[in-house]
Amino acid sequence: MNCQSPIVVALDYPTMAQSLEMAKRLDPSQCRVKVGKELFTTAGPAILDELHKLGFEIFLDLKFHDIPNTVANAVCVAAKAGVWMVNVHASGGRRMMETSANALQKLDHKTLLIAVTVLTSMDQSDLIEVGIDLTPEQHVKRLARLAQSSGMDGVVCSAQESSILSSELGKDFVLVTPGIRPAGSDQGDQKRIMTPTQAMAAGSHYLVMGRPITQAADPIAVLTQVNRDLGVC
Ligand SMILES: O=c1ccn([C@@H]2O[C@H](COP(=O)(O)O)[C@@H](O)[C@H]2O)c(=O)[nH]1
Repeated sequence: MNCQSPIVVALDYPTMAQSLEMAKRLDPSQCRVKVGKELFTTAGPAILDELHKLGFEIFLDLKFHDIPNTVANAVCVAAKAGVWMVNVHASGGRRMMETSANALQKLDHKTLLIAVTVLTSMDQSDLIEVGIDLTPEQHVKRLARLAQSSGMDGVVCSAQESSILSSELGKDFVLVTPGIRPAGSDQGDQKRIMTPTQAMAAGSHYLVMGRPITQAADPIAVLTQVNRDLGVC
């Protein structure tokens, strides 16, 4: 299913049953879905088959971060499972990203490989605590340049950095932005946020939305409204 919407719904649930209950209410022509650490840890690779059977394109958000050989092999397993997108941590370095990109190229699968820059839950004080004396924007730019020159298709960043990355790295470099909060919704643990409309205007390609949809009284109404506001679907 080729979805016109930029929305990727984060299926962050503690059981396969709960995630499938939500997935069955969603329409694969109106959003993609994301399988992250919580769901994958409880459900395993079987969840990918179930979501594929429902017609969804899947972002497998496991943020691999390990030695080059281990990450490259994990990325290839994900690609062979048919996921639409998979990610690694850019801070794993050039060799880790290049080895993964090269391994993926040898496969027939057209999986997008992207790198996480600075988690959207982090602000400058969090960076200082882990020894990085840069603003989030400076560190995101540094990691995104490294990711691009290491063969990544794009990065995960906050929408607050989309505009600068889009002009510096080009419009084809895929920008996937979590930390999306419709006006008035709870920020939760996210620090660098933007509304869906602001994020698209800033140059984001895909908007990851979890709790504002999944914890809403009427998740489908929220998704439908966001798609309407964005002029898609
Ligand atoms: O920098 C990052 C990278 C990944 N995420 C993931 O996106 C969703 C966001 O969920 P919300 O409920 O909309 O906050 C979640 O699965 C994270 O693991 C991120 O938030 N930031």
